[in-house]
Amino acid sequence: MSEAVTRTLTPPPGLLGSLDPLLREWLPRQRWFAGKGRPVTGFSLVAATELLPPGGKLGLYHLLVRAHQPLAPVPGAPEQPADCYQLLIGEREALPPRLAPALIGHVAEGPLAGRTVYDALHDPRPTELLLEALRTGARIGGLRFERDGSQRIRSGLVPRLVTSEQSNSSVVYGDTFILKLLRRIVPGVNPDLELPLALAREGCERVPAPTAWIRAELAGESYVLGVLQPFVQGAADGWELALRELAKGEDFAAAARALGRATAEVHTALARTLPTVTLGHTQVQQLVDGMVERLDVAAQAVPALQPYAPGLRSAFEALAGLAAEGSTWTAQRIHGDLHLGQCLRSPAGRWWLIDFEGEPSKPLAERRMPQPPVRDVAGMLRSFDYAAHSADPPIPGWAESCRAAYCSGYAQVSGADPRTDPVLLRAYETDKAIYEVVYEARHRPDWLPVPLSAIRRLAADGGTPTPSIPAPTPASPPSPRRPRP
Ligand SMILES: Nc1ncnc2c1ncn2[C@@H]1O[C@H](COP(=O)(O)OP(=O)(O)O)[C@@H](O)[C@H]1O
Ligand SMILES: O=P(O)(O)O[C@H]1O[C@H](CO)[C@@H](O[C@H]2O[C@H](CO)[C@@H](O)[C@H](O)[C@H]2O)[C@H](O)[C@H]1O
Repeated sequence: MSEAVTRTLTPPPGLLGSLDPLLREWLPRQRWFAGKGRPVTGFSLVAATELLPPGGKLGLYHLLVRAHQPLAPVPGAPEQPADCYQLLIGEREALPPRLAPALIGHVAEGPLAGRTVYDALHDPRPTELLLEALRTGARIGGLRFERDGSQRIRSGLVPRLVTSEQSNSSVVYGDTFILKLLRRIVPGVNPDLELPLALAREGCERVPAPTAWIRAELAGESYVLGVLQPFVQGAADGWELALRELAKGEDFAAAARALGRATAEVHTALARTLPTVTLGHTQVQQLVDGMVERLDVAAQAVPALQPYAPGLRSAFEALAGLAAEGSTWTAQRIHGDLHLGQCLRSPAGRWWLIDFEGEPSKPLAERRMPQPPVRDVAGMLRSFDYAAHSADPPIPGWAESCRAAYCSGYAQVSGADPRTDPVLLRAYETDKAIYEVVYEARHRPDWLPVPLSAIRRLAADGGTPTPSIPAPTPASPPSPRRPRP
């Protein structure tokens, strides 16, 4: 183990105070900042570790900080703890031009007065240090770098920061590994590590197997801070591929069918290796209550939803009605935020599923609960619809053919065609479209018409759920009560 990785220092007292005014400006501008729209009024330090990159001249601090953002108090509701973020802060006298995009600011006072601070993930030396720590299984202060001993990590791989829009931040090492550093961190078992590890144990080869990971033990709680996994070289994500085919006027049905098969492989492996439960009337009613509550909150936040609320609610009530009549469903661990951008296709045409974090805005306990696998299917169906809306001119029937192909691919592997349970599918598609309306209103208002057009369809569907997906072929006979995967 190299000395550079094992030596640590206690960060200077007053460090966070000196960074405070700069972080208040910089943090809310980051794509991964979860508290958009509310001012940051201060920070508190959860943990700080000073790291020593080889070569000197560079200060480096690993910080876990809570960003305080006052919420309008809700009578009777528990006070929300402030979000905790992982930051890797570098400090230098001045930044070379190549690091200009990483600038956080110039420190006016305190222990770093006169220094320039920046997001050190843009800088090769700090990120080399992280890989070396993972390779050697280092412990640095409260940081634990752990690895799967069966996978080899070569030293000296050249790092580069992934610059695409992300909920977290990732660094690729020599096109061999990718390290995802989680930005908003929460204590507990993180599904982004838990599920890929479980799938690797099960021999499922649709998900890159975690090679190493970073954890912190703080006040008796464990936090996952990052995961290193093999990099799928030359891959394009499903969203890019779908848009490419649309631009050429090409059909995407064969790819969608293969993606349906890949999804079902992951679901069946998860159902084999992790607990499944049967959802009866009470549990389904709770699910439905959650969906209705999310609709109500969303309609408050985005008034454009309000005219459709009764129709959308009917999708949820139909599901509760089936449960009241005695229908049951199997729930299991699922991906939880599946869409085309979470699927990678290698140049050899193989589909991989990534990013098992679930919907980052939901509490960890909720994200880890077994759920009907149709929830992931509904996420993908929404994604084909999103892609189709990006085509100019639109290609009639493109989304419908992808949606049908995806479901039939899924049925080939799992033995259950999601279309044979239209009430469940419509409820989950509706829930997802409502989530998307809120997401787009908050992050990309120009995109709001995309989920809103699905909202109009889903609200009007009434007794004929998901009419836009052709019925399954006789090869996978409809059987509303057949067991789900
Ligand atoms: N194993 C991998 N191989 C190749 N590229 C990957 C891999 N994992 C992630 N990526 C790339 O990094 C991007 C972000 O990864 P993701 O896990 O979705 O992060 P986030 O949770 O921040 O959205 C993906 O869209 C993909 O382009
Ligand atoms: O950042 P994440 O990948 O965790 O997911 C969030 O951002 C996604 C957009 O980047 C958003 O997905 C929505 O837009 C996609 C097209 O950009 C589309 O394929 C998805 O179907 C649609 O839901 C996702 O909802 C959000 O959680």
